[in-house]
Amino acid sequence: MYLKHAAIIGGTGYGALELIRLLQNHPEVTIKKIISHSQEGEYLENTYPHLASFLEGPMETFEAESLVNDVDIIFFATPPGVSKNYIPQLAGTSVQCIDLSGDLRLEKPENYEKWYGKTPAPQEILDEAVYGLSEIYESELKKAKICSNPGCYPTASLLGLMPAITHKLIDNESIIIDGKTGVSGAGRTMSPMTHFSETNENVKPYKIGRHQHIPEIEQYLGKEAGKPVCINMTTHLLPMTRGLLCTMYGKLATQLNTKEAIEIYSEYYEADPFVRIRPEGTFPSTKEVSGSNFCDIGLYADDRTNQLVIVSAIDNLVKGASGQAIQNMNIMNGWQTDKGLKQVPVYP
Ligand SMILES: NC(=O)C1=CN([C@@H]2O[C@H](COP(=O)(O)OP(=O)(O)OC[C@H]3O[C@@H](n4cnc5c(N)ncnc54)[C@H](OP(=O)(O)O)[C@@H]3O)[C@@H](O)[C@H]2O)C=CC1
Ligand SMILES: CC(=O)N[C@@H](CCC(=O)OP(=O)(O)O)C(=O)O
Repeated sequence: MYLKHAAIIGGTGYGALELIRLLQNHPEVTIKKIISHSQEGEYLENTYPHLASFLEGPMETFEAESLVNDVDIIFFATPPGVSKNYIPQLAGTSVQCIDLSGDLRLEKPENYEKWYGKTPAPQEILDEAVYGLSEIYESELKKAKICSNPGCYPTASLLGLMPAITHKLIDNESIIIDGKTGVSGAGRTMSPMTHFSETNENVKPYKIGRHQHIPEIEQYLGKEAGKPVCINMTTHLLPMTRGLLCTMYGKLATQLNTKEAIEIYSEYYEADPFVRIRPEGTFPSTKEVSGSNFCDIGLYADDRTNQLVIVSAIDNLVKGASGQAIQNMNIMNGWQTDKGLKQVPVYP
């Protein structure tokens, strides 16, 4: 059987590591090239001994022509500001590109400039890229050649809020997102923010009012609502390696109890194997999705405060990044959405 060939750019980063781990179980794809801008010519197992025996050959440097000749799919697991320069070099070829960074997520170039502080990607690439929130944009993704994989907070938040927006359950002007994540969300590069002694036994708010995921969430909620949506989002760093949890609040716009909310959400995600709606009275935690591609959602309609409370949990590196990237690859290639992704969460 012909296996599709994949390349991963950003070889020594956490997103790449997770792609390598997950693709070992994929029956249709083999990893042909790992590209590293800092360790070209080195074997990945020298940095990550746990990968010894899983990969052949050393890491290489990015070269568009040889990638086009040798691979079918390229995953960009690079920091913002990189893929927007590389993807245009692959234009007009048959290679599928899946970008894990924020370079192609914002439709308006001025928004990227404002929130990322960088020059935006060429307009034609922005126009061609399809947003890879797999459950919501599956039909568009089936035809996509460039996929812009969502951010981790947007994945948890949008999956949690979309049914409420679609069914007009909450007032769009009242949305508050309280987000929490572990340190692997910041990538492998060391920084004072993720330093052990400053993270351990500590909970820290960060990027209040200036998080780059705010415009991404607003863009897609606005599309669904048919008018601009403005959210309040706070993000917190927790002393854990993996996991992301958003607790979201919206003022109820209709008479609704918890049981009814759960019914609406369960029906909305009926065909989606990775979104699990919790039964009444139970709420997800990060450990219950760790290492898996699940997004678990719990709901509570508070008749005392007239608020809908939505709790959404993912593994930031899996459903929040590499797992969803593979799910998007499956959709783009006409494979079953959960192919190679049926990992049971690692618990405890
Ligand atoms: N970590 C997470 O939970 C999530 C991450 N993302 C996004 O996915 C992308 C990858 O994240 P993550 O793997 O965590 O980040 P890391 O910082 O761990 O890895 C990124 C890798 O990209 C490569 N790189 C760095 N600078 C450059 C450059 N100038 N040119 C080319 N390559 C470069 C490096 O690998 P090498 O030197 O080997 O090339 C680096 O290790 C980022 O855009 C991130 O924002 C999205 C959702 C969740
Ligand atoms: C802890 C931490 O710093 N998390 C990162 C996660 C964002 C991310 O992974 O990047 P993208 O914008 O490409 O999605 C943050 O909050 O910015």
